[in-house]
Amino acid sequence: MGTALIYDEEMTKYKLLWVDPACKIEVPERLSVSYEALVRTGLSDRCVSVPPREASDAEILLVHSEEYLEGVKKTPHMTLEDLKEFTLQYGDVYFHPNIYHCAKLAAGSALQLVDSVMTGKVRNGMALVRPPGHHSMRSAASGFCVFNNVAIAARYAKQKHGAKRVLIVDWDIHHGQGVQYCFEDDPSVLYFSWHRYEHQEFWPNLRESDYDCVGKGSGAGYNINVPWNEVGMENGDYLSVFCHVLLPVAYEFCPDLVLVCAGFDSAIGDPEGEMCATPDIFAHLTHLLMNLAGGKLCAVLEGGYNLTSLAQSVCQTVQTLLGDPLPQLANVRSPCESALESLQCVRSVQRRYWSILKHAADSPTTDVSTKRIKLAKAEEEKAETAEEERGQEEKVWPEPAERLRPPVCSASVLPDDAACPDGLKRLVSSKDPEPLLVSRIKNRSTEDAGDADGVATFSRLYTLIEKMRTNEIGNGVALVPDVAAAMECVVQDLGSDLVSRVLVVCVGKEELNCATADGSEDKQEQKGKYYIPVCLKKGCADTVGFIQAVFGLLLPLGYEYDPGLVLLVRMPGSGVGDCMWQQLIGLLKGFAKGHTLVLMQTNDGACMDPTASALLGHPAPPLQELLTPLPDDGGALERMRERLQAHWKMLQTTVSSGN
Ligand SMILES: NCCCNCCCCCC(=O)CS
Ligand SMILES: [Zn+2]
Repeated sequence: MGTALIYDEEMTKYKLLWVDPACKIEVPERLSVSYEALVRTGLSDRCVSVPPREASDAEILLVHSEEYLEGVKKTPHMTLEDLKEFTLQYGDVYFHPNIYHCAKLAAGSALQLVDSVMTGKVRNGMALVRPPGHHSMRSAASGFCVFNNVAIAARYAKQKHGAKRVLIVDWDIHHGQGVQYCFEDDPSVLYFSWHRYEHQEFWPNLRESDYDCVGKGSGAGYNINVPWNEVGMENGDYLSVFCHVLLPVAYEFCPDLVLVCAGFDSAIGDPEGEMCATPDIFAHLTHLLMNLAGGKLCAVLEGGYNLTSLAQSVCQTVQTLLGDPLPQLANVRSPCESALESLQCVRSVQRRYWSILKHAADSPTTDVSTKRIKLAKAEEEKAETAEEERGQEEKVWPEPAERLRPPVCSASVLPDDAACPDGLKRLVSSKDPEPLLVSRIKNRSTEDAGDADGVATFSRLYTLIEKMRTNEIGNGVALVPDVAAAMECVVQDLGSDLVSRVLVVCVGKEELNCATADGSEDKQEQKGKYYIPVCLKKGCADTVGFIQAVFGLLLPLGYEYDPGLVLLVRMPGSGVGDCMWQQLIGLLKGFAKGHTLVLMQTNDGACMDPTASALLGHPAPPLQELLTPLPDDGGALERMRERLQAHWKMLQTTVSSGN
């Protein structure tokens, strides 16, 4: 299934008609440069073009009041003076004779997107719209927003398509207070937002944007605010919050639909956000949400005011929705102290609502005085930067790297009598393997692998890894007689001279000796750093433990390790279900530009089809809803994370005890 793209140049046909410094950044070019970038890169041609439509009164009234709608309806016929007058009743927003028309198209675009995804016409999609929506409230426009596009879409998805649980992820740099107010007492809509906050010093300066506002009544726990109390947040900060807060909760929530308030003022270069995350981060944020809700994801444009980073970020998002390989995120740095403080605060207040977080630490003891010192320091720094501001040079960042689809998406190495799943390209030994390789395989592996077809299998494995390195092949699966032997061979002979770092994910019970590439037994602490045995209660059927292990350990660590190849090994008798297995393959695509090699035992061929489906990029089926929190031993995982965070900074979820 494809990716929908909704855009109409009509939504560029309104602009600010008077002087207002707060609003001058919201220009029509935001939309046109984004769409033109999608055209220039050929991405728009690969999407299913879906036309926008005007939202009806009834649809707008799902969120807004009649008196508000009646007021906005009058704006097309207003004089300039009346428009100014009408605007004065709201904050940081402007009206124009054509903005009502565009606001109906913006909301209608979000609804078209929901229809396309919920009816299965497409898998996912993006709507390029203006005016944005997430600040507008029941009876008020705000922050360039007139109708709350995404809030209307969430209500619509429930009413028209029977969605029971809708997740809204708001990665715009502003707090979508309009969305929060709309759903704060509604447990069927989980709203997650991070936002520049600076201890309430940043717009919209609301007390209720802080981390302790978790929703009300039956909605308690279904509102998650992550305040950024400093500017300059980077990729590592964003990924930490996704891995340690949003994703575990999202998987526990198990939504039927994911809506994204896709604002890109959280990208580097944006005058509003003043953050430092690069446009390619949105490729990963999108990817990390794509295995929820069976892949049903609707991204709706909100903010984004640096025309360069906006266009790049839009392209990164759409390219991921299309299923292209993820870009390598080089040198992901550990989260900064301020981000860790926010992370710890959010996890500590949310833990009482989400069993996945129940082992989270208490809030940090930054007493008020510390915060006051911090604010005082921030004030004087701000004064300093004020004068240097005039000389403030433009932010620069590298153009995102090309993300080339390999000629072959998925390949297989199989015994001659095994059937090759649809869509996979079977690798056969083209020529005799190099004698050097044969000798290494012979003296390395067990006797059965040393015989003729063992050598053939290993030489095909070598070919497969070689073709992944050159990006001729994206990923692959091999059925081998002995996975343990094959794993050692790949890591020590094949992997090492083809890629510099191999992330080995071994699923199923097995005590592995973690000899390094050079064959030497690791020293004890090195072993501790690079060998992370995670034991799940009830084996691999333990969904809570699986989610905690994947999001609390594997993903953060993988982003920090930045491997050139991922080796996913399914030990015989692992007992891991197809669902989890497909989720794992889907999530691991985020590393090594999607170069994943799956090793399975020949007699484990039953799960070849789910494996092939995940390797080909089909969305993984949702994990079953976590109804009864299992007596999971999350404590063990938390203790392991605490031990490992000394080596792996991305595992941190609390401020360093030192400060
Ligand atoms: N009143 C002091 C000026 C502060 N600037 C306000 C700008 C609103 C931004 C809204 C936005 O970006 C939507 S995503
Ligand atoms: Zn914004």
